[in-house]
Amino acid sequence: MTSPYAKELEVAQLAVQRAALLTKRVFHEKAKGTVSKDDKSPVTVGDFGAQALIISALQANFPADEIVAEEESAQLRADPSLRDQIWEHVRSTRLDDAASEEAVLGGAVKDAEAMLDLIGQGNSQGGARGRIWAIDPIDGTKGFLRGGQYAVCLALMVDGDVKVGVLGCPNLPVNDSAALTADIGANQTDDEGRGVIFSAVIGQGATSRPLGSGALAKGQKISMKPITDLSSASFCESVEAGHSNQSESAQIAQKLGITKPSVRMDSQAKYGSIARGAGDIYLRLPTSKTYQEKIWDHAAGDLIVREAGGQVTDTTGSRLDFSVGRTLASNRGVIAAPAAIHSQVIKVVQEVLGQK
Ligand SMILES: Nc1ncnc2c1ncn2[C@@H]1O[C@H](COP(=O)(O)O)[C@@H](O)[C@H]1OP(=O)(O)O
Ligand SMILES: [Mg+2]
Ligand SMILES: [Mg+2]
Ligand SMILES: [Mg+2]
Repeated sequence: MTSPYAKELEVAQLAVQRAALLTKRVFHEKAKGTVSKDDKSPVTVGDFGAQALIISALQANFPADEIVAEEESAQLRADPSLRDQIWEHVRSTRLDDAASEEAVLGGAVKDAEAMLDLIGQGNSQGGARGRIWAIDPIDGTKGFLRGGQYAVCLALMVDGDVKVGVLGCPNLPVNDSAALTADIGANQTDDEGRGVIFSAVIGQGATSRPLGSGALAKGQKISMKPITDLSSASFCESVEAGHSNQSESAQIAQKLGITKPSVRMDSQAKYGSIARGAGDIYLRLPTSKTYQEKIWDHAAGDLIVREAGGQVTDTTGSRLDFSVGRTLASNRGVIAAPAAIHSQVIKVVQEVLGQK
């Protein structure tokens, strides 16, 4: 008997691998076709192109499933030159493994118009019922533009619960035991020895494997590092001070007895890094009373960390609730840590946030 979600996992991994090939090409281009969205955040040819390729693969395999994706197609319909730049990448990005390209991912997108339609298919409102995929085609677009970390993220939720999660991290070291250092978030590239896919299926553990461009390598099990002594622990957080409160995180770390400075890196690469024991704790502390975290920014990472032996909650200690729409409207911030110390971390988080 094949294991549950085997087909979903295979499609998700290959779809993420192919989308990452596209983002890697754009990463090395000087002009990345960057435009500003209504909320002032950046989006590039890479984000749109990766979203089109992933949705194409999902629709070829699971036509009845809903999709919640970050990007919209409206802006592109009004900008033919940007559309053509994206189409050039979507048209020409193929897996090296031609058999998987056709038989698993369903082959090429027909034309630029079909590509725009695909990008627009990620408009589900989410919710607690049925099969819903969450896509962040480039998470950490600011890191992507700066030359830091970024991730191609895909997760399947069934009735509001994350069942499959895949993160493609082109700029992280392949080696799971490469410890997190402060420079990991800066000046990174996808040279030799870099690029990893993290995956998890509910109840089946978490794995990592080289991202590569050929047939998928066999995965190896990953697990969080057991911590006995918090003074030797490390924690990671966003590079962007506007995404996570970095002075509160420093106070929390100090109270926990953590002596190392935080490792700042963009994207869900943080979840993958602690899941494989390269770091220990991920703190994401709200910077505004109104910002609601998006489900595509957390779904894959949440499952990968939990399947690796971690616990993921918000700052109040509640599990992340992916069943309430496109955002995590019932949660505030994110705290991810090995299960054995998670409650100790939450206690200190509440002491520090409670002082405000
Ligand atoms: N005020 C905010 N608080 C937390 N996260 C934010 C905020 N504004 C944007 N983000 C999101 O944080 C994610 C990146 O996280 P990190 O800093 O850890 O790499 C992006 O998906 C970004 O969304 P967006 O795509 O709208 O820019
Ligand atoms: Mg994101
Ligand atoms: Mg994004
Ligand atoms: Mg974005």
